Amino acid sequence: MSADAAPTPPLPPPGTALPVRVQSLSQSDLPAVPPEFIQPPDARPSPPGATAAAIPTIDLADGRASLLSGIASASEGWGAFHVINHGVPLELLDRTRQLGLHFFDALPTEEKLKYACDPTSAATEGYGSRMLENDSSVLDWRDYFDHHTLPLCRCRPSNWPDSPPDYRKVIAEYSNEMSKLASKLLGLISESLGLPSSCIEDAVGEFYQNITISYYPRCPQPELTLGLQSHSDMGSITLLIQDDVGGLEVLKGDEWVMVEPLPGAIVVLLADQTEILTNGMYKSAVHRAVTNARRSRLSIATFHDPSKAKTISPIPELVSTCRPPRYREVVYSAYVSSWYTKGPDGRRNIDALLL
Ligand SMILES: O=C(O)CCC(=O)C(=O)O
Ligand SMILES: [Fe+2]
Repeated sequence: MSADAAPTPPLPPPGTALPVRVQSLSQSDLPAVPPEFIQPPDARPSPPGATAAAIPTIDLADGRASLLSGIASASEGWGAFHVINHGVPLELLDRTRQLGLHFFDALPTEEKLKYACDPTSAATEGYGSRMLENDSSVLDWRDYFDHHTLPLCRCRPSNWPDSPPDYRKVIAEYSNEMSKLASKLLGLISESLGLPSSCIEDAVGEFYQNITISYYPRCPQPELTLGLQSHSDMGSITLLIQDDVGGLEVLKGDEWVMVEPLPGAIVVLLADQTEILTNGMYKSAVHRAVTNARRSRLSIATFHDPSKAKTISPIPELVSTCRPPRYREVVYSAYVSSWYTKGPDGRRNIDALLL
């Protein structure tokens, strides 16, 4: 049994903001999930084994021509791919996962709640469970710890756990490696469109980077719930690692495809601002996380977003008379606030900008 076996707090009525966490519910061995977590029938996970499809794998050690054509076809067809030979030390990936697991599995609830994020405002740093301000949405079967890491002026390691003693140092190192890889990938993505390599990164500007460790406790009724509801990420590019449990799914056409864990690989998810910048040539990946009854699951998503003041619109080189602009220009802060107040609501947020 883990150290985190405190008595289960009751679930608060919708609309109140008590620091309940899904892990405490899971540990109370409920026979059924509380109604707040039950998805409507059309949003529930599909029965396992429905498809043999898999997201593409991009090998950064490949020759330039095949690398660029692989990135182009993965970004057009999926908006998601595994990347291997990425240059990030595998020990760093493992250590970061271990630290996440230590926080969720080894620290007592009272210790974790010292880092609770502010439940009354969206996207604050720390330990939380509820993603949206919109209390009427079905709850995700997930707890998380969000770190604000870049730019350095918003990075406050004193808000992060201080145990194990290397926690803050490892997160800082991980942030640095992810930011380097995100730049490299945005460069390759630009080149794969025939653009100068700095083109997308220049349009995104300085990265606003968040690292979110998600913990999906064992769930008594995985067929009725989602660990994380269907959504696409808001920023430019997300780099995600997971453990060996599996649960991330990407939407391909109208089919959910499981992203089977690939040891040492990093999952790349193109996000909404990249779809806008590429004028829809490359897709932002719609994805979700499913849960299971046997094992808890951990994933670490590193988001790279524009600054709130940045205006995003299709890159002029990708607009022509035969390819008119598909999206309205948007100030990133407006995009973010509409996401947090409305939520994905079963459709892509980006569709609101379609011309
Ligand atoms: O846990 C996962 O695999 C997905 C996480 C995710 O999509 C997110 O945090 O935005
Ligand atoms: Fe996501």
